[in-house]
Amino acid sequence: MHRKIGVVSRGNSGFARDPALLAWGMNILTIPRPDDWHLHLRDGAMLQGILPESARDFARAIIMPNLVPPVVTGAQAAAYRARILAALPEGAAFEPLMTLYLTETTDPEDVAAAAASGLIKAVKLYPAGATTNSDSGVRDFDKVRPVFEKMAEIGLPLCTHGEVTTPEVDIFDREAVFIETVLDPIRRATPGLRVVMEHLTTKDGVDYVAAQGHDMGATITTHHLIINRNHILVGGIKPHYYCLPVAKREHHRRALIEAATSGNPHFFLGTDSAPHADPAKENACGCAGCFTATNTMPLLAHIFESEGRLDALTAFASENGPRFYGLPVNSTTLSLEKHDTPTSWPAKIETGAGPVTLFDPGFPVYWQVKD
Ligand SMILES: NC(=O)N[C@@H](CC(=O)O)C(=O)O
Ligand SMILES: [Zn+2]
Ligand SMILES: [Zn+2]
Repeated sequence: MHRKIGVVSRGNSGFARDPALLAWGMNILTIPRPDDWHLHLRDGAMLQGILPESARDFARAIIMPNLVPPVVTGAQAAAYRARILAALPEGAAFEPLMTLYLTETTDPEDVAAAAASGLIKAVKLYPAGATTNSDSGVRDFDKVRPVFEKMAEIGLPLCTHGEVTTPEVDIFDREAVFIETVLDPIRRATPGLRVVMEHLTTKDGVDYVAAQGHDMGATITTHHLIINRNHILVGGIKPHYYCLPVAKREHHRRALIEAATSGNPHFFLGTDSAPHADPAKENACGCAGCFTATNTMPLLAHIFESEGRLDALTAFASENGPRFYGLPVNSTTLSLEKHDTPTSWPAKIETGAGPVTLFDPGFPVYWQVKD
């Protein structure tokens, strides 16, 4: 029997700070419906297969533009948005927030027009070669300066895949080096540019972002709160734990946990749920990306509860993101219920583009999204 004891209503995330309620065995948590501020939906049969996994729990998501070919122009973003809406399950209320993929030939006026019409909510910077489908990304940052200046003028956020691609830089150092040699110089050269450091993986990143003003934010993924680099490499290589930026040492994971559960408005949820069909991951040259759309909310409830910070889940998953993007917090809610037995999910989501293995946290999770 599950007793319904505590319900958080919109704008009130404080109830669980009362330790008495947790001690009582509170097992239902209701939060404003969360949003995903970094999501890969792909296209075609993959889109069709995985979109319901995000639309089930999330109200909105920032949609990554790294398709093949990438979503570069406003017209392409409008067409992609229409394909997403057409693939939504009947009755689903899910709003894709579109982005443009920044190239060295991006036209600042096209960006401004797409933003003014409300079509796009951000521009995405991929350093060329940094990650999946980033070949059309930026090599020479001076070439995109006019776009950055236009974005600063109109208040349009820049989302960054924050890793340098310099071959000499160790893959575990690429985020920290990006902050020092790319991100900070861009921000200094373009006052007022709003920037989101996507999928933070290091304490260096957490410390940098926390020290900035409100023109700087950062997303943190579900999987980076759970795995460190040992999970990928110890006891056999685990391709489904391989993503970029690659998970780092345990003390970096701890810094991410502290940031996510702090309530600090700089930090918000971006799952970076990035499906690849299994043959592309279980491969001698496997793709980067973890697929977490299906089980993110129960996993987060588990982590926040383990930290004694269930109360901070609202800020992280439902409030800080909209605040950064200047959007309202969702008026609908999502309830999570803690059960006595572990929740089970399918090991794989079957799609027309092949099976996609769901992220396995490696421990039992008792939280479940209530229908
Ligand atoms: N995160 C990943 O490992 N992969 C993402 C790209 C990205 O977000 O860098 C993907 O598109 O597969
Ligand atoms: Zn990325
Ligand atoms: Zn991503």
